[in-house]
Amino acid sequence: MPHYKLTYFNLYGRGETARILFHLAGVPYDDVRIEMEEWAGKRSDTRWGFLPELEVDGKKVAQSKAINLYLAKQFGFGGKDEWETARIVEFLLAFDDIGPMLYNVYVEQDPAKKAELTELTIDRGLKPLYNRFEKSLEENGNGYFVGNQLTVADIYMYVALTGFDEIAPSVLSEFEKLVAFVKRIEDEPKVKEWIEKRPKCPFSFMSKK
Ligand SMILES: N[C@@H](CCC(=O)N[C@@H](CS)C(=O)NCC(=O)O)C(=O)O
Repeated sequence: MPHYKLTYFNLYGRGETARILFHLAGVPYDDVRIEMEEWAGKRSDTRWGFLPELEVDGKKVAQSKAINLYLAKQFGFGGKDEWETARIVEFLLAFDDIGPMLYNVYVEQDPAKKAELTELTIDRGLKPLYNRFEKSLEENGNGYFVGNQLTVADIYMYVALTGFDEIAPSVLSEFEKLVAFVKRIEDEPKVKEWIEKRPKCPFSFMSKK
C-alpha cells in the first residue's frame, strides 16, 4: 500500500473530504495540520502556494478537488462509470461558481459593507445553489447525489453544507431536504465513527461557530 501524507491546516474546509475518505477506506495516512505561524515559511514548498496537498509515496498532488477525486477513485467512491464520475465532478465544483462572491465577503474590512455583501451572497449565491441541490436530490431520488451508493459527491456536499452552516448560520435550516441529507450522511456508520473521533476544529478561517 502506498504511503499517504495529507497536509492542510487544522480546519475541516478543503481537507476534511479527503480525511473522511481515508477513514471510510480504513487506509492509514499522515494527517499533517500546519499552524498559521509555520505557514509563511512553507508556502514556497507547495505546488500552487495553497493547501491541501497530498503526497503519495513522496509524489505530490495539490488542489483539493484533484485530491478528493484521486482518493475516491482509489477507494471505490468515485462513481461506477465515467458518467457518474463526471456527475461527481459537477458537485465537487458546485460551490466554485459562487467563489468570487465568497471571496469578496472574506476580504471586505468595513463591517457595514461586509454585512451587506454577506446578505447578497446568501440571497443570490447560497440560496439559489441550495435550491438546485435539493432538486438534484429529488431527481436522483435515493438520498445520494450521484448513482445509488455513497460517493465522494455526498462526502464533499456533507462537508461543504455543514461548513457553510458555520459561516452563514440559519441558511441550511431553511432547506429541509438538505438537512435530512446531512443527517443521513452523519448517520452512515463509518462517517459517524470518524465524526466522533476526529480532531475538533473550525471549518474555515471565516467560521462563526
Ligand atoms: N483551489 C485550491 C484552493 C486552496 C486554498 O485556497 N487553500 C487555502 C486554505 S482553505 C490556503 O491555502 N490558504 C492559505 C493562504 O491563502 O495563505 C484547492 O481547492 O485546493
